[in-house]
Amino acid sequence: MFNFFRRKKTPELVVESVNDGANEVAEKSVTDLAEIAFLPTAQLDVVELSTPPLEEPSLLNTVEATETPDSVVEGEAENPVQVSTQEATAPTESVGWLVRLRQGLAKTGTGIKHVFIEHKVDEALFEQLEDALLLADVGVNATAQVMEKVRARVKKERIDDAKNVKQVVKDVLVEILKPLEKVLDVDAHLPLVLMIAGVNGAGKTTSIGKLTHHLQQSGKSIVLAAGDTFRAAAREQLAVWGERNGVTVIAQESGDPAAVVFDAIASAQAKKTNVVIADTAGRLPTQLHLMDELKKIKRVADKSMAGAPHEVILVLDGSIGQNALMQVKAFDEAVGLTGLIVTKLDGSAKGGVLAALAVDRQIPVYFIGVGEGVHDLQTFDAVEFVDALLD
Ligand SMILES: Nc1nc2c(ncn2[C@@H]2O[C@H](COP(=O)(O)OP(=O)(O)OP(=O)(O)O)[C@@H](O)[C@H]2O)c(=O)[nH]1
Repeated sequence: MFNFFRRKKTPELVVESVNDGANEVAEKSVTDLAEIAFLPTAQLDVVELSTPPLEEPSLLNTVEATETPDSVVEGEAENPVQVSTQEATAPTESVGWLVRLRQGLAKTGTGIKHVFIEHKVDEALFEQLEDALLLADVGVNATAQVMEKVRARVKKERIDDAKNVKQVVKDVLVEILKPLEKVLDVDAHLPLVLMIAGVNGAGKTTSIGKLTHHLQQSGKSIVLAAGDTFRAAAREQLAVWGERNGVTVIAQESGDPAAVVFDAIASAQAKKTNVVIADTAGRLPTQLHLMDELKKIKRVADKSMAGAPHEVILVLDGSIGQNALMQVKAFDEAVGLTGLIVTKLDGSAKGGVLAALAVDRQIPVYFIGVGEGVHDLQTFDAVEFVDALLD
């Protein structure tokens, strides 16, 4: 982070500090800011923003986290935040997301597609189809549902060509997946507060970066809350995405993610920012104290703005197969999920798990991740998905 300070020409700096619940905005000089930044135990940090971020004079916002109403469950960071862009991986540009999705899902769909090659319509075909669906991680319940519907339609329509059965399978999968389609209503609140959760490495931070870009494309202003206060690298990673997109990232060095989120919401309210996206540390549903922490972040967000967070989104690694069901259930029961982002579908042999999710627990899939680049986030479209899977 300090590298940010040094690199930028900041003729005017605004330092915001929120202390003991009271918001204060004070103007400070570059020297003042440097002093704050280099304090060995400086409490809060930074971050950076403004569009465009680099060349133009920018407002550098430092937000000091507020004491939150409840004590923090986990984690006291020992070192000051050092948000640096140097070690973080630069996101790559994306080309042809549909191609990536097709390539990724080809691994999932190959087995299913093979069922329809030179095969007459008989019990053997249905058995092979059932096996292929299970291997593609469609899951037992969803597979049973697909098979029942396919059998019924094939019988009713007297289909005797395997190629036409494939179309029936596609139709049935679309029917099952369709309820997962939902558009994120960004204008529902000002600001709209999104809390992002998930297990370690699911793709939360990367998805936040992509989502920020996506929302900016439709003219929305965004503030990011670096609620992963456990891993310094996570803050740095978020700062890279913030810098790349030219948006504010509010971070804190200590272990109070709820305070960071609280302040990010307060800042967004003051500035009429459209969207707050709160990153959170990765956690396993079995780590109950960390799940409690997530609940606390949610409670504190509501104290900052009644009704927030308006969306609680689980980022789900699409390559983990049936484990996804367990994750969705556990996070949903703990914090009440309103949506999913399913990542890594560009390289997964287990994309069928979306059908399993649709049957098990119909939580909308707002977006799918099809790569590591900034453009590799797409709204979920059932027809597109099934085409990519089976064509
Ligand atoms: N291929 C591919 N890789 C992805 C996608 N989304 C994220 N990744 C990669 O997955 C890895 C983990 O992503 P992160 O965003 O750091 O995951 P995280 O959930 O924030 O991780 P923690 O902070 O450790 O909990 C990184 O290497 C990302 O580039 C995707 O849609 N496709």
